[in-house]
Amino acid sequence: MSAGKGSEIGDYLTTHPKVNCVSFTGGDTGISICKKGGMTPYQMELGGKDACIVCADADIDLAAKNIVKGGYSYSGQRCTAVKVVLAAEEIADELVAKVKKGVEGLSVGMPEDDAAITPVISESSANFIEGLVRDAEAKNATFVTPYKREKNLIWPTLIDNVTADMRIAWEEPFGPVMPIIRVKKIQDAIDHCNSNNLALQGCLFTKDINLAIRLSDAMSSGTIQVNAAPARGPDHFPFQGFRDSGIGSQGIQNSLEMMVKVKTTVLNLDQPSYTVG
Ligand SMILES: NC(=O)C1=CN([C@@H]2O[C@H](COP(=O)(O)OP(=O)(O)OC[C@H]3O[C@@H](n4cnc5c(N)ncnc54)[C@H](OP(=O)(O)O)[C@@H]3O)[C@@H](O)[C@H]2O)C=CC1
Ligand SMILES: O=C(O)[C@H](O)COP(=O)(O)O
Repeated sequence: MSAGKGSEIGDYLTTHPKVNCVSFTGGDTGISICKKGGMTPYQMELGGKDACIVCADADIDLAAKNIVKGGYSYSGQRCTAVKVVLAAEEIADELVAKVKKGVEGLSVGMPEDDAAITPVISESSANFIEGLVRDAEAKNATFVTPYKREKNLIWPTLIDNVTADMRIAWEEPFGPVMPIIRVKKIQDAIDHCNSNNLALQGCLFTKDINLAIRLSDAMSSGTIQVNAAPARGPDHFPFQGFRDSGIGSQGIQNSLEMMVKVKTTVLNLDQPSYTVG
């Protein structure tokens, strides 16, 4: 065990010739670790812009409940948090109204007061989140709940009519701020999801099982939940991100396999042990 700040001892450890494998959980730091390293095997569990697609036939109450819980629990600071909602135009008004009601019911305060929304991890994180919010504001997004901040405490913010030119459509806030993009066609939602370099998890809401399977196949992300928010799941589930969201797969079996080097010895006897030919 070596203790110390990752930014100070990390490079030494991850490039050390005696280190046989590197398993890392975090954000873009993981990408720079891979770039600095050599032939060491990597398991990378990195950032996510986990998309939630809500189809026109979805159970809107269920979708809204999962967006609120999936997006705002731990103040949005989960790699698997819902980080962008792609809502079919036909149901968007109803969905936004229901999510708004849920968001307005979240208590805001300190962890010791058991508040649902608590300060984000650092001032720099709060500043980054504010940058995404101000960019959306400048580009005329609709603030369904107002943005409010006191030091690192950010009130749960719901932003509608987000468009592809806004940073928050693509970047991971890692805070209690949810963008909603309205889509004319479900294919637009798939295209948005698959155009992001982050592809950890995603979810979709529909009552049509055939559509669910088609869409989950089409969404290029490590895990897709149907009719529930994204989640890592129990430890025996495989857990992996595509593109910049990761390398390899975690989970009990997958992690063990990744950390074991396969070595083969072939015994060549002086006489064949069975008749050949
Ligand atoms: N896919 C997954 O399983 C998960 C991914 N995440 C993602 O993590 C991100 C949020 O976490 P955040 O802490 O900001 O991520 P960072 O990538 O900024 O930091 C993660 C860790 O890396 C350490 N670190 C910094 N430099 C190095 C280095 N050169 N070598 C090795 N380690 C280093 C840091 O240590 P120190 O601070 O001490 O310098 C920190 O503990 C989000 O993108 C989130 O989605 C979060 C949870 C799970
Ligand atoms: O802990 C983790 O690796 C991730 O944050 C995912 O966990 P969760 O989906 O159970 O929050």
